[in-house]
Amino acid sequence: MPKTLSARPLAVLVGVQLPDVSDAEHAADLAELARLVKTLGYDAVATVSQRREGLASGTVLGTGKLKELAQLTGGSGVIASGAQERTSKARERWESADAAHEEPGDEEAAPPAEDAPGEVAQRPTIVVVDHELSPSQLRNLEKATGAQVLDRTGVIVDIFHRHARSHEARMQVEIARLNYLAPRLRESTGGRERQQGRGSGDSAVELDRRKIRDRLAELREGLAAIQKDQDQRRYARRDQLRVALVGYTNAGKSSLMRALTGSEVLVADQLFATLDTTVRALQPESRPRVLVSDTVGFIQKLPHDLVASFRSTLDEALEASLLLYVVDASDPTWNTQLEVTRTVLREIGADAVPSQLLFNKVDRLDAAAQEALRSRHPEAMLLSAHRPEDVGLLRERILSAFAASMVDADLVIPYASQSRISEVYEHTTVLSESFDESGRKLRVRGLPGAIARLTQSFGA
Ligand SMILES: Nc1nc2c(ncn2[C@@H]2O[C@H](COP(=O)(O)OP(=O)(O)OP(=O)(O)O)[C@@H](O)[C@H]2O)c(=O)[nH]1
Ligand SMILES: [Mg+2]
Repeated sequence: MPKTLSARPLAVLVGVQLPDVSDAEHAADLAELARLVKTLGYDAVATVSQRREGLASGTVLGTGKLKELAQLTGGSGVIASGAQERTSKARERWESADAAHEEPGDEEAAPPAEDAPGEVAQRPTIVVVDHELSPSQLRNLEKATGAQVLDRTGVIVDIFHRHARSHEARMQVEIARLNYLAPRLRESTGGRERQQGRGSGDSAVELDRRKIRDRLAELREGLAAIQKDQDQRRYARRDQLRVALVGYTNAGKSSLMRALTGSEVLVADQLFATLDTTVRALQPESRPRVLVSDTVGFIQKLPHDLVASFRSTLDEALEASLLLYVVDASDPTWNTQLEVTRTVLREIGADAVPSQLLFNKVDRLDAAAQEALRSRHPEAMLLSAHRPEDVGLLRERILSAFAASMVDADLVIPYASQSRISEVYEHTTVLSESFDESGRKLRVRGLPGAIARLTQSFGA
């Protein structure tokens, strides 16, 4: 990490507004990038934004904007190797029209560099681009700005890397990270890591790539072993009542998990605080018992590798009999966030699971805003994870959703099997009981699968 004077390194955000992206969407994307960067421990002090028709150019930004960016970071503004981007007359006109469009106030933060007397100015040392960059774009931008350049995917991968706690999550993140780094390593032979004197030439790159391949194979093997273990645990839970909290990152899933189950899962005002799935019983415990899962949050433009490596987390959602879609109703972009959640769940085939929409954080909304939500989404529940009475209502809603899918049945527990009677109580509600010579006769209510398994297990 680059050395800076303040405890928190400074970063410049870079965004390109494509023709199909509205001003509001573009602003929201950049605001989200600022939060991601903050979660990573940097302060975003300036934004350089440009309207362009595409992201294909060698430096992402046009020549003028690149100079502007380089002024902020103290770089040359040009790609030294002479691979400077050619600019057509038409594009120049488009770019200057763009500059006029953005003024005033396009750059939110102070221009950095007018040195106060007696002070050393602190320049941003990191440039964060809100799009996935090709390895050569990354290299070109580093040359022109003299700063470290990260793209959106790199930021998310780094956050995951820092927040992963369990053995499994750490392995998943390392796989995603190596997959992200490998192609960049391949194409950046002339880049940063080579210049820093770690040897040179293709043989070194080859060696690094082989090491990465070996490590990836090792990780996949380790992960497969853990997942086999988990599959068994999941199998044991197969006919229990399961609900999963799903939704955009920071929506309040873990807060609801805590409130519903009395567990101590991590709650934090950060993006991607949770990377591990936690499963706990609903409290006060119901009969049959209901298991609640907290899951990793979603985000726009979630890198595909990351989605794939968190597959097992998402499988948790697939197996639930009820999905609670948690939405931060106090976020102006909640609509887009809900759309992202729906899209990811559709992609993994979880859109067929019955669901309940939850508008969380309504304690931050005034009465009018709450009324507007209610009339627009009569099927949704409005609540605050911080209000116990709301959480109590949610618990009831969960229990009544399950009640609808339960059936009544008779079970006979032979006297020889009395010691296992607790299994029945765990998986069903016992409505009545009587005794005769064959054993204890129970009238129970539960999920069809659970009743079938109990019937078989007690040999009725
Ligand atoms: N005002 C208010 N704040 C809330 C509410 N629910 C959660 N929060 C806050 O929102 C922030 C995020 O909450 P979390 O429960 O960690 O969110 P999450 O969905 O688990 O987020 P990730 O794990 O990062 O995906 C925390 O600062 C919470 O205290 C609520 O109902 N009202
Ligand atoms: Mg969480």
